[in-house]
Amino acid sequence: MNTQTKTDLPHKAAIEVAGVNKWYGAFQVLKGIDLTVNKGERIVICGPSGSGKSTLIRCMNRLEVHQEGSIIVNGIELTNQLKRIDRVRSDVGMVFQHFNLFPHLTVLENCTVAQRWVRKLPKKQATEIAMKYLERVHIPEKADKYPGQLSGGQQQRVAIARALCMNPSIMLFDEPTSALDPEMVKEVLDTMISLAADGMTMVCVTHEMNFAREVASEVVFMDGGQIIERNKPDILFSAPTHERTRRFLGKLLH
Ligand SMILES: Nc1ncnc2c1ncn2[C@@H]1O[C@H](COP(=O)(O)OP(=O)(O)OP(=O)(O)O)[C@@H](O)[C@H]1O
Repeated sequence: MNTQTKTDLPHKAAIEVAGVNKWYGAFQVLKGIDLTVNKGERIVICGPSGSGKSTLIRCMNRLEVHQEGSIIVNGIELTNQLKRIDRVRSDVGMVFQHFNLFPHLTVLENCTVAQRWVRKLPKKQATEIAMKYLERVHIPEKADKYPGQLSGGQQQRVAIARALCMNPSIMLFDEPTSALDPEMVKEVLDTMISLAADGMTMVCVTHEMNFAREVASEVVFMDGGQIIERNKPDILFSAPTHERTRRFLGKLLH
């Protein structure tokens, strides 16, 4: 039985979220979310603490499970019946606020472990790919170090390299700079900017509004589990439609 629901049309959309509701117990965290992310788009999600941004992005690779509505990633619907969630996950790289590197593995091993176990690549090939992406994030010389020997910014760049090693077509970023000291934020944002320049489809939860201005094709504002508005950054920042967006951006931009 084919347990993967495919859309009939060739999908221009990388991610299609439609009518998604989610509850934590009695608390409804996502309320009727509709969000389409087309291939090559870079969506920045912003909004107040607790508005459901992380939950939404985590639903996009099924780290969290939605209860109603549908989420389709590259034509595959995320459901309980989906047997090969690892296939979806390897196509959707995720970078977290707190890096989530394996502390007992070297940088190189962090970048090869999933390639070997999920992609089943031989060690030599996995190592070549890992070194290519460590060069891409400008830290090949750290390959034999352990995460604890690196700065926060370097660890986050390893996390990005590790995700890229799986050859994802989509990258999800959940507040990738908010655990970093200010002087390290730029090196991580520069890496993300260079990925965007290469045409990577990206969904980023971040409060870095300069990044949003420079990189986002569209900015989504969430509040109270809902998408309040979505627009191109210059329009959303200069002329938000909703009072709630105005209030939030007013605090953030001034
Ligand atoms: N596992 C969980 N169980 C119960 N409630 C949760 C859980 N995870 C998140 N929540 C609640 O859901 C709401 C939304 O959380 P979420 O982390 O998605 O918000 P956010 O917009 O990303 O916030 P922040 O910017 O502070 O990270 C919050 O009220 C949070 O306390």
